Amino acid sequence: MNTTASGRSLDLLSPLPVPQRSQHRSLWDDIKGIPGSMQLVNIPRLQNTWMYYYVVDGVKYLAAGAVVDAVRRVFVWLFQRIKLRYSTSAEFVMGDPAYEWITLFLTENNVWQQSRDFRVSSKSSKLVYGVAMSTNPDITGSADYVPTYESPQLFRWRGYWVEVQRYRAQIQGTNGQPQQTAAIFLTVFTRNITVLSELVEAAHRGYQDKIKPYVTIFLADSPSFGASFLWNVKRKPHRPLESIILPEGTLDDLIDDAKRFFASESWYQRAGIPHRRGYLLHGPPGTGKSSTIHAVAGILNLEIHSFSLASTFVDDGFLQRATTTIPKRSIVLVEDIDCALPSREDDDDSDPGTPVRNDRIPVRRSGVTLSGLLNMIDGIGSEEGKLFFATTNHIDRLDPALLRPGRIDRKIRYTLATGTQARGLYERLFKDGEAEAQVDVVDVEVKESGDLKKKDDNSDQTRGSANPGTNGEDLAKSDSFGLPGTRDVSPETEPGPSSRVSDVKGTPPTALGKISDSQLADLSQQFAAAVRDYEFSPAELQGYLLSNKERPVAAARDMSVWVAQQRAERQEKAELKEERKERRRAQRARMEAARFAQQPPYGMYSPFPPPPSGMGGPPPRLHPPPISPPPPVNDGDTDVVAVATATPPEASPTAAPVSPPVDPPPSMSALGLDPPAPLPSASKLVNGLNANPSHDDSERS
Ligand SMILES: Nc1ncnc2c1ncn2[C@@H]1O[C@H](COP(=O)(O)OP(=O)(O)OP(=O)(O)O)[C@@H](O)[C@H]1O
Repeated sequence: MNTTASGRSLDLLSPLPVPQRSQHRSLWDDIKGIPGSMQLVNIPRLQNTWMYYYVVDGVKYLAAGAVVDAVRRVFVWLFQRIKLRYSTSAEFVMGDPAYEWITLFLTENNVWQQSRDFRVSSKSSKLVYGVAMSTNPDITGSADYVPTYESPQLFRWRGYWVEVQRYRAQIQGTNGQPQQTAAIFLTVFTRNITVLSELVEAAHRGYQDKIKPYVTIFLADSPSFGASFLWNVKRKPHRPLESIILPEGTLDDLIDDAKRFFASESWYQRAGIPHRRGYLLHGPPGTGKSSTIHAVAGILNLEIHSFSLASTFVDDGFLQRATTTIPKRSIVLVEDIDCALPSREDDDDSDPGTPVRNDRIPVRRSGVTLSGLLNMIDGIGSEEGKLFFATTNHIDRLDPALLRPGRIDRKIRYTLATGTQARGLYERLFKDGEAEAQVDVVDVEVKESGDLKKKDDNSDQTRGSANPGTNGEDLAKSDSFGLPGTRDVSPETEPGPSSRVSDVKGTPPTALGKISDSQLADLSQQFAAAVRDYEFSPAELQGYLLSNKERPVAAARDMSVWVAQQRAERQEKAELKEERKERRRAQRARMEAARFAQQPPYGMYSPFPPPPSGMGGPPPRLHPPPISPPPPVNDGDTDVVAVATATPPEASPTAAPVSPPVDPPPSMSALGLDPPAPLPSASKLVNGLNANPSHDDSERS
């Protein structure tokens, strides 16, 4: 028997009735009042308290949890060991070509059917491996449904279990912006490690079969991060070779050359020469350079990895990282390679005699340097059977170092269209086409239509006059399809800067049906005769033909009108350009004069140090004091070169008077001074000093 502090006795041995909640407080009060009461409390005495049950249950749960957790850990540990031992796994990082193979492989193997999570994007030229969610094309026609595999999926492949899971991550790009990236993890449950490589090879083969009708283009058009590289993948249908109209043999030569290159890999190895080949396609815009590269890629089944050096984030490091990720047997394409070099655009308008201004720093349009570009071409990443293609509109801007053999092995020149090319373009577009059933009204405005002479509806005469010096073929079959009275070209009826060239009067519907080969030949000849050689780019001719794609007869017939219109527009542009050049020249002259006036007077740039104080001051100023240069000419021409000088103050009664225009500096004799003796050249000075022993070192310094 024990006694509590309150004097109540505690019978620790006799069982207590199970206490009610209200009783609990008094019991606890009893216990806590005794110093060291926890030791005094007999555990059996608490057996019947409700706290006892809680404590016991808690301990039981704790123990059970610990056991379960231990078992789980053991299981995971075992599973990891087994997995490591009996499985092989691989990671495919987004942006790498292998990621595309595996994504397509998963789609083709219907792995997505087990997963229910998709990423939906509107259909575009971007390469995605969406799945057909419905057989109704109206439902899936406008969007791509790409399975995301966010949760692990198991599937069987050739009798092996394979687990797939995709992880997403956000990383910091080189430009500081967060970027989304992802990786797919594949685990094949087998000890045979060759199964994984077989799976990857099967994925690659499947990918190649699938994309055969397409050319895959990897574009480096977004900032990269770390050692990895993000390519934006697109695809384009193959460009048929015959759709590119170039001088005979150009394309065949190029393709033969590339094929021979791929066939001679061992020769390159034996000779110790890096296995790569460089081509430069140069010429005016719209002459077929990019189209050629796409056609070559399609024929040789190659992927294109393309850079645009004009992007601000592209620098030397970016190029290096990118080239190392390009797989073997691909095309490395650098479009507009002259962007990497300083632009001489500012000097384009200069007269040949215009002195080059020292302050005109060349404008670099890209973060890539010439040496960075050369390193990229020569680097390891560019070897291993890669075709290096570069295009430019300005071959004259390229450094000879870039063009040397080994970097650029072949240069192919593209020109504006010849008559033969114009015919080829016409025939390509209208072959097997239908001639229009009715000739439409020609309604074309020609400005400054001096090119055109008044003609009746004899269109071959019109052509002859509109295009003096054209291919010169007599095309008496202008209306070879029996279209009477379709032309009434009368530019002189409305003289002036803008005249309506022609109106068609009475256009009887004539059903012509399919164009025969001979008709096509006649029409194409008529079309080509309207243009001079090297006057328009194929892209321009194609643009005209496309706007008439349902009217082949009218397209051939009205070509001379279009040509006249283009010439008038060009003339107008040339005149505007000439005016602008004149303004620039005048402004430049004014700036030079202002600069000259600001220069220190003659004699200030003496090779000798100024004399010590007290031994005479600087020579007297012979020029008027420097004045503010004239403000830039604000003639609304945005191209005007900015003048980096202070703007003269507004004319106001309080403002300082504006300096008068600067005259050339007066000659010395005009000022009544003896002209100074010419300064000795530096070499003469040095020789003189050496020859004169009386000069000691301190003098020389
Ligand atoms: N020789 C050609 N034969 C057929 N089509 C051509 C030819 N040249 C240009 N085209 C057409 O003109 C368009 C532009 O061609 P492309 O992009 O290949 O020209 P480019 O020389 O690469 O121009 P840029 O220098 O501006 O990049 C394309 O649609 C192409 O079909």
